[in-house]
Amino acid sequence: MTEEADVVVIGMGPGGEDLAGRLANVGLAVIAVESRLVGGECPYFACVPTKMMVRAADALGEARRVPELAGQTTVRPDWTPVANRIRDEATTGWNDEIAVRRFEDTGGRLVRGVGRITAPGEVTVDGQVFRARRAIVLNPGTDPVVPSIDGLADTPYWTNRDAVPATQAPKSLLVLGGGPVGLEFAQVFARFGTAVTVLEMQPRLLAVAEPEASEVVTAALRAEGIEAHTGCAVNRVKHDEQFQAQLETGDVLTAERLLVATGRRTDLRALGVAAVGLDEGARTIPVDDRMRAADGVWAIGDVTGHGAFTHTSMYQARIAAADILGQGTEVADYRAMPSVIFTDPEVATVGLTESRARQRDIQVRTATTPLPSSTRGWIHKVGNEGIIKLVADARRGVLIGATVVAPAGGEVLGALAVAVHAEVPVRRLREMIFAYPTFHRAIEAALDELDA
Ligand SMILES: Cc1cc2nc3c(=O)[nH]c(=O)nc-3n(C[C@H](O)[C@H](O)[C@H](O)COP(=O)(O)OP(=O)(O)OC[C@H]3O[C@@H](n4cnc5c(N)ncnc54)[C@H](O)[C@@H]3O)c2cc1C
Ligand SMILES: NC(=O)c1ccc[n+]([C@@H]2O[C@H](COP(=O)([O-])OP(=O)(O)OC[C@H]3O[C@@H](n4cnc5c(N)ncnc54)[C@H](O)[C@@H]3O)[C@@H](O)[C@H]2O)c1
Repeated sequence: MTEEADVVVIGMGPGGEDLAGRLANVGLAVIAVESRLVGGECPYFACVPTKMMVRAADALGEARRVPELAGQTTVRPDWTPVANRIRDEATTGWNDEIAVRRFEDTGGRLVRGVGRITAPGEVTVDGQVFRARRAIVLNPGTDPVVPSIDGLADTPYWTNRDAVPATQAPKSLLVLGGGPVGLEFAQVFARFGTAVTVLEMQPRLLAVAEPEASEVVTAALRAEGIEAHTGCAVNRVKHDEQFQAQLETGDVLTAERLLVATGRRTDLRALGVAAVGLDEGARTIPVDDRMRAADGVWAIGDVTGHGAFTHTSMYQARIAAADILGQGTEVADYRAMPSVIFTDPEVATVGLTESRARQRDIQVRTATTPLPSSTRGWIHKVGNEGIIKLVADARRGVLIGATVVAPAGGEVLGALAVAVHAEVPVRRLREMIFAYPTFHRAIEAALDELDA
């Protein structure tokens, strides 16, 4: 029997959940299809539990800084409170009952299973056909990429979905991939006593960040005892009692666990996008500035390729929901897309990096100021590593990008995100009063540098 609704949502990630609830709340008949957990990757295997890990690891990191500032401490890390907090507070035992109830209370209907577009306006879940009168919305998210390294597939490697539920910190860990996922986990486990080695194939860690940011973070991680190999290819992986990773150089590294953190992938073929004329071999679904992907089809979240962040997914959900309701006045504008990598120091970015700006033939001016020599950085002392880098469009006299590497760098970024978003003229920023002695006051030094 075919069932009809106004809107069928495939995938209840942060954006899908938000959009489905918004539309059901205003009286549309909404069917949401979810194959795993309502809420998606973020609350169960990504942002939320990993930031609980980071919070705990940062407490250990700060405690270890006490001898340089305030006397003596003895730090004996214990993973149990972290594992318990993730199980009980973050994920309620990887159970989505609360999220399901929240959605059903809006009047929406949840269907468990894998959804596939089988014709325009038609979604099939385990043989049951649903017709969407107004919209199909795709929010399928991504899965971890597992590189085709000889032997790897036959080993009990971890991805983020295994590392988050870990009940103890491993004795040793090889991390494949030096991007945000790899580095956040690397530092967390290292601070809990795990001997961590990061293997990154690009010439530097955080290869898409500003090189100055990579440099500071790499030095900070190495200073904590994390081994980082860059420009490094793994040829073969074996597992008996331990993991063994053979590098191109012939060296063999061993560890109790191996975490694959080499990026994310989509499977558009499985989603059946060809049925609505979309390229099923593509890596992302192209959308216009109202998230329209095809006639009667909207896509939101990681799958659109506009930044794999929860805030992207939720931003796009708001715009798509308004468009579906015919009330869309807002169009997507990604110029001031922020992101924060929660290492210590945090790496916070908004807008364009210098190299991205140059690729666009913008007349670029940049300025970089070191944080340790700012008043607050000097007072902070141990743990004060960082920089602020500004990227300006010299012709227009506005900032188009910024990177903050600092303790609480994500919070410092707020001011610069406003500047990029609202295109505040640089000369107007120069007239601001920056509170003394804050980390964000270093923005003033960077602006001075930009003027010089
Ligand atoms: C370890 C880690 C840490 C991260 N930390 C942060 C962070 O601190 N801040 C941040 O902003 N971002 C972070 N991210 C990224 C963030 O998790 C994602 O950007 C976010 O989850 C948004 O994804 P999404 O909305 O595209 O969908 P997802 O959250 O991936 O959810 C998609 C849902 O769709 C379901 N689904 C897929 N296909 C189908 C189908 N055919 N039928 C039915 N259901 C389907 C899936 O089961 C899933 O539940 C992190 C990612 C990782 C891996
Ligand atoms: N705090 C945050 O906002 C946050 C945190 C984690 C993840 N995320 C999001 O999740 C997405 C995925 O993150 P990620 O770190 O998995 O992916 P990524 O693509 O950002 O980084 C993966 C890294 O692995 C390297 N790599 C790939 N294959 C390799 C191999 N065979 N050997 C060694 N290195 C290899 C790549 O060169 C790259 O540097 C990111 O795009 C990010 O937006 C966000």
